[in-house]
Amino acid sequence: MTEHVHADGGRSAIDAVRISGVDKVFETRGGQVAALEGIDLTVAAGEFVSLIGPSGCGKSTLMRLIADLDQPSGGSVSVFGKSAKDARIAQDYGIAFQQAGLLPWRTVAENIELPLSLHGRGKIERSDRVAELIELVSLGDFADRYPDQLSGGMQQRVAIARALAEKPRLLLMDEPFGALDEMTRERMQSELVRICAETGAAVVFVTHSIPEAVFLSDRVVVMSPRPGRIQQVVSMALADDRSEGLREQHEFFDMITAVREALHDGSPVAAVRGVENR
Ligand SMILES: Nc1ncnc2c1ncn2[C@@H]1O[C@H](COP(=O)(O)OP(=O)(O)OP(=O)(O)O)[C@@H](O)[C@H]1O
Repeated sequence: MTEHVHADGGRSAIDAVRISGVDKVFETRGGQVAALEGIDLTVAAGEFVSLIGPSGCGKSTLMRLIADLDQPSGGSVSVFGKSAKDARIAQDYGIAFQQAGLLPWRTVAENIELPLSLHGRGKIERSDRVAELIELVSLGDFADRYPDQLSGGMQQRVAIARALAEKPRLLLMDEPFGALDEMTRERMQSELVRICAETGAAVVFVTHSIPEAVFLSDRVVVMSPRPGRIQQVVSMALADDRSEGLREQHEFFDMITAVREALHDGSPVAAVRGVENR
């Protein structure tokens, strides 16, 4: 079992995610599609890592492999030292993916409550936690509504609250804020920073937004066009305190430039398809 030594006095913890030599080839009617090639990536406990890269470079595929929703063609994936399958069965992480994936016959409150019920939490604990989470995602007036009565962005907020319900040690988030308006998006980013600081959760986060990746991450993993490979890993030389003021500071813009240049393999050129500069 691999251990990661932390800066905090040498305390070690099991890595949240370990991806070694992972390839993924899809068999399609038109032949083979090489989606990922030779991916090596370790996410330490408590670390926030974003994946960014052009459309189709395999970001979602990599997330699906970590979540055991698909299997690699080669290499291995482990989550907290377990196989991806065992970690899924043990529900070691919370998931918030692009499609909110809510159960249409359950209300907002009942959707958020689901992981708590599955883990056998008591009734009072469940209702307290659901109330807290609904407040967190500002859906207080919508607790008894059904998903089809909500906007896409509101559905996404329900999915995020559900992912956070059990205060997981790991969150897998695939463009969770993509459907939100800019103000809500920035507020949710700050909430996520706060939640991670409070719970010590590790996060693997897919985004198309460079500033979002920079604001949230300890490291940004820049992927190359298909077949997806890791082109560069950029460590965010920023203060741990990710308060709103950071968005105005020159270090923030320096990091945005560093990630943008990594996407262009060192040359400061125009936009990459599928990556936003905002
Ligand atoms: N089930 C599948 N069958 C065949 N090909 C697939 C399958 N899933 C993904 N692919 C292909 O694998 C490649 C990577 O897809 P993936 O969705 O992981 O990219 P992505 O980086 O998340 O893209 P985007 O940024 O547009 O969401 C693409 O070429 C896609 O067409």
